[in-house]
Amino acid sequence: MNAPGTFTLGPGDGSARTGRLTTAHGEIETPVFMPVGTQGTVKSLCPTDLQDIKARIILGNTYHLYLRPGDELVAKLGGLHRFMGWDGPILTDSGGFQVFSLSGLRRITEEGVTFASHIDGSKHLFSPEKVVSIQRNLGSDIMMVLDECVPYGADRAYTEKSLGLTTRWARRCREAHPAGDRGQLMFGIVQGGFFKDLRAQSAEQIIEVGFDGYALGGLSVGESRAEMYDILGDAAPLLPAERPRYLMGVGAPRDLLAGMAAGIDMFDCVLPTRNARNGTLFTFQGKVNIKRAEYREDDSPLDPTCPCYACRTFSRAYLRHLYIAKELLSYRLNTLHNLTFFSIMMERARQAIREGRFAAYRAEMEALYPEGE
Ligand SMILES: Nc1nc2cc3nc(NCCc4ccc(CCO)cc4)[nH]c3cc2c(=O)[nH]1
Ligand SMILES: [Zn+2]
Repeated sequence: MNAPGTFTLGPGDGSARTGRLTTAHGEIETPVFMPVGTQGTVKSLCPTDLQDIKARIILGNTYHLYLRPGDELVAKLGGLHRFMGWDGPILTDSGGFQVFSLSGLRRITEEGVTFASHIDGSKHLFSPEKVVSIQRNLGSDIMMVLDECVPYGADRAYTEKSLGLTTRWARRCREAHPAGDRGQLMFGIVQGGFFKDLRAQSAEQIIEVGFDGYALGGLSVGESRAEMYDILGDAAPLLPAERPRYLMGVGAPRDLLAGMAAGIDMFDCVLPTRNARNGTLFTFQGKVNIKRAEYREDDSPLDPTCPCYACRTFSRAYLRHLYIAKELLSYRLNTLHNLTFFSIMMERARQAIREGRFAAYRAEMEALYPEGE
């Protein structure tokens, strides 16, 4: 097997491309969607379920696992793969975004970001060195650097100042983890808000530090689709073509398609798993809100074209019953289905790119999922 970090490009179609990324826990076909497993579990699923639905790589969160159960404990028990029983690739986000979206009392200094735990209010400091140490303890296959996800609407002065700090933090993360040490990869994160020249400046600085892959941060933070696509189209091509490109926190089906068209290789979003738990299901005939009364006596499968256990075994009436009755099985069946949908959508996208028909595939999927998530 190739060394971790090896990224081999396959056939492309316009700016869309296919590839294969080698990690210490296996190879990943790209473009890929990463299910979110924030606290060391993709909510309601067992690792065997993830294997069954052909999930290849999952996402964990430094912020959450540091606060609970603690990265030192996870390290003592053999690392996150052994702790959660998942032997496939794991990418961990660095905590920057979670600190800003979850914790109270945040202060940013050159040293790092101090915050109060959303669990018990205790005070903590995330420095670049600290978040690297946590991710090394967890044993992540892909570690993300500590960055500041600039809030939507930040002005140019703030955005420019912040990207400078993000670059200095990226450099300190790089220095804290020798390239490829213990097979653990590290991705840099480009910021710059919604200013194209600042995006270019951030990209140039992060690339100069040098990483195994590059992420676009600071998007999917409340902006309109048009704003995200405008920055995406401009910034994605600035990232090295020979390394994986990761669009953080994205997204809905039409956003994944737009990201692939712009040359993005990796995606993560809580949408399929969170929507599963509120009964919003993605099918190849469009979206289904399973709680609707119209499904009360519907004996047909959720999606007759879907190979997942929920669609093979149960009716929409039963899935609706479970949801209305707030039965725990509702979470598991709906999550199995939504992640199967995202997995199949990405597999078909890879095939369409290989066969030079990505534009047609994108149009077909967009017709199913018009504007809005
Ligand atoms: N380190 C780092 N991590 C990030 C994670 C992100 N995640 C997002 N967006 C997720 C937004 C999001 C939140 C919830 C839902 C479900 C709605 O039902 C969908 C999208 N943007 C993000 C930006 C960054 C970033 O700059 N840096
Ligand atoms: Zn299904």
